[in-house]
Parts: sequence; structure tokens; C-alpha cells
Amino acid sequence: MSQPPVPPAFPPPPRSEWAKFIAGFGYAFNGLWYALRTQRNARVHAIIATLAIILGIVLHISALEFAMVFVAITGVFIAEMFNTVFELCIDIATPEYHPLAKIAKDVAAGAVLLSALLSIIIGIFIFGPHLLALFQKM
Ligand SMILES: Nc1ncnc2c1ncn2[C@@H]1O[C@H](COP(=O)(O)OP(=O)(O)OP(=O)(O)O)[C@@H](O)[C@H]1O
Repeated sequence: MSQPPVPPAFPPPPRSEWAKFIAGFGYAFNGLWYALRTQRNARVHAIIATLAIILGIVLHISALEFAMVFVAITGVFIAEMFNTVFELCIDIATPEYHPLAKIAKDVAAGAVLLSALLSIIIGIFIFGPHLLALFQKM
């Protein structure tokens, strides 16, 4: 009996090295979009990041301060995306309850929490003095 055609596990490899390089960006943006689309925390980070950037513009923070704000924003996103990767890998490996799966997911979530706390501290150090100066002027 003839077998139905098996779909390729991955998209067929692009031809040239340049096409592979460009396709790599496409895959990376797919990953970024997946995280924003499916992860509630990533969307909350995106809203807070936008507000922080607007506040930075309004308060005229320096270029170095902006650089720190972007480091904090990117750090939280990177942690959130790795957390998503771990969750997906754990769900593939252990769809049922497993105490080690629980620990792995909790540790990954802890890393996101840590990066969020760090960004709050950075935010206080950067925006605090500007907001204080603003209120003293009033
Ligand atoms: N397979 C499992 N075995 C044991 N405990 C699990 C398992 N899957 C999830 N858990 C527990 O449930 C918690 C939440 O897991 P879940 O995968 O729903 O993550 P989440 O934080 O809700 O994900 P999201 O970031 O998508 O909202 C984990 O931190 C872990 O304590």
C-alpha cells in the first residue's frame, strides 16, 4: 500500500547563504511575535516598556540613562522569552505532572521575576531623581 507523503519536519532549507541569513531573521521575528502574542507577561512588559520610554522622553533623561532603560527593558524580554522556551520544552518532555518539571518551571519564572525586580530598581534610580526635581520645582 502506498504511503501518504510525509510533510517535511522543517521548512525546506533556503538555497543561498544570503537567503538562509535573511530567513534567520524571519524565524527570529516569528519567535518574538509568538512570545508577544501568547505570553500575557510579555504584553504587560511591552506596555510598561512603552510607558517608561514615554516618561524618559517627557523627563528629558540623558542618553546614558536611556541606554540603561533599554538594557532593563531588553533584559526582562529576554528572560520572559527564555521562560517561554523552557515552558514549551518541559511541556514537550513532560506533558503530565512531574516534580522536576514543577521545579524547572518555577526556577525559570523566578529568573523572570529577578529581571523584573532589577528593572524596577534601575527605573527608581533613573526616574527617581528626575521626578523629585520636577516635584521640587512645583
Ligand atoms: N508538568 C508539570 N509538572 C509539575 N508542575 C507543573 C507542570 N507544569 C506546570 N507546573 C506548575 O504550574 C506552574 C505554572 O505553569 P505554566 O506552564 O502554566 O506556566 P505559566 O507561568 O502559567 O505560563 P505563562 O507564562 O504562559 O502564563 C509552574 O510554575 C509549575 O509550578
